[in-house]
Amino acid sequence: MRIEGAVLTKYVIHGGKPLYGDIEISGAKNAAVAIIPAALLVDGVCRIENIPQISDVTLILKILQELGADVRTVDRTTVDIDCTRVRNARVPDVMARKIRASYYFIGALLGRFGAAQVPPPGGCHLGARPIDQHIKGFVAMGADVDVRGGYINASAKDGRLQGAQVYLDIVSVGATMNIMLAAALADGMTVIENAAKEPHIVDLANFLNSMGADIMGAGTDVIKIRGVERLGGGVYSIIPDQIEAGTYMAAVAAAGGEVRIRNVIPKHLDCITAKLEEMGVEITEGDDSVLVRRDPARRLSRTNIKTLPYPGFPTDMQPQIAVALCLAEGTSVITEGVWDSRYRYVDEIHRLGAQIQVDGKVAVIEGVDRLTGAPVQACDLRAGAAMVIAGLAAHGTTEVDQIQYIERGYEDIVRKLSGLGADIRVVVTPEEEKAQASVG
Ligand SMILES: CC(=O)N[C@H]1[C@@H](OP(=O)(O)OP(=O)(O)OC[C@H]2O[C@@H](n3ccc(=O)[nH]c3=O)[C@H](O)[C@@H]2O)O[C@H](CO)[C@@H](O)[C@@H]1O
Ligand SMILES: C=C(OP(=O)(O)O)C(=O)O
Repeated sequence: MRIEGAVLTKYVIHGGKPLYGDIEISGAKNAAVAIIPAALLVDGVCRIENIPQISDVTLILKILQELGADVRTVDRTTVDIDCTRVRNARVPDVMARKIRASYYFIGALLGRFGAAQVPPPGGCHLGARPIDQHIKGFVAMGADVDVRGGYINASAKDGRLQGAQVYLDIVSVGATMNIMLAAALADGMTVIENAAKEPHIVDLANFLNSMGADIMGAGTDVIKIRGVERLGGGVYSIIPDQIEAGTYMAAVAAAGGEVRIRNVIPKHLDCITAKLEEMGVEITEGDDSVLVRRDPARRLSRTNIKTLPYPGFPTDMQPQIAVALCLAEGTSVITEGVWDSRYRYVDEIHRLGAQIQVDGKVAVIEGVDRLTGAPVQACDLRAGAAMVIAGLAAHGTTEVDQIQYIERGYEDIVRKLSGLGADIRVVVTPEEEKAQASVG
């Protein structure tokens, strides 16, 4: 939502009410932010459907336009992208720094032009976020890569990358997808070993294959990409967002109620479903929906969770499930297996009366009977979603500040939750009021 002459400030939630109804899941953020830059590799028009309306996607589309792409909105969730006339391989600094996924422009531009200049990416602060494995892949394919003047400069020695064998030292989503992008038009076969297997990796491979690429094995830990001479245009629909769906499942677990979550691929949710069932949440799978039930009169059961690469429990669901566990009976232990520092939200959740002790990558949660509303901040995207869930479950009023983080990855979260009977609204502070407050 954008309001002329005003600033979006916070969500105000009057919580403690169970959620009932149906909710529709949008396209996957982490697939969309790779598939949109992948359009650079395509000679012709790509029609991309099921695009989520979130700020990371708006930014990725803006970067593409800055590079010279023709981007036309077909309807709310569909765009036509034509990159045929793009000649520029330098991504603007201020835009790229705001998001993680700007790193996909390195692979896509290298694949298209044999050269790329991209600032180091931004994204959520989760501890160190190096991109050495991406660079290792590009170098194996014959690129020179250096960092000068705040830019990552990459160029293929003879103007075109060569297929190569790349063993990833660590399972990395971004490196797997970036190397796939670089390899789609390379000369010869690239093999990625120890590849990540997330649903968005398969989605990117499916997108590229539907445009004429030759990629096998996506979704396993060995991906083979035989470079082709050209990719042509086509139509592709992005998969539903596994993490958005999981977030609403966790919201029902925490607040109670009965919600049908539509437009999902239930298989992608197995890792989340299994844990919620251990906690006493009832989940019934349909073809493209899940029905989530939690009796508000019964407490959740405790469990232990370790986040891992797919098909393990997703790190991007860790803060949201932690909030549900704050209300479970007994002691739960969470081990963060992907990021060094993904517990920055814990200080905020303490304000609502949660009891969590963090030691390095381990959080020990003593379940409490109830949370009580308080003012909190979203310190990153999923931490922000966790604060919303906490506000829905807590008795009283919770104000969630810094909601721009949440809007990076959740389309219309206020409207979607209101549709389930939640009392949540956006409070807007007009510019004049802000100015007066600061003078006072
Ligand atoms: C835009 C996007 O899709 N973001 C997701 C992506 O981030 P991102 O692609 O940044 O995450 P990675 O899978 O690459 O990172 C996994 C681990 O590998 C390490 N690593 C990664 C790359 C590298 O070159 N060197 C290295 O050491 C990281 O520090 C981290 O500990 O996957 C993460 C793990 O599922 C998710 O939390 C993010 O939501
Ligand atoms: C960490 C996330 O995103 P990003 O990598 O874009 O910061 C996320 O989606 O939870």
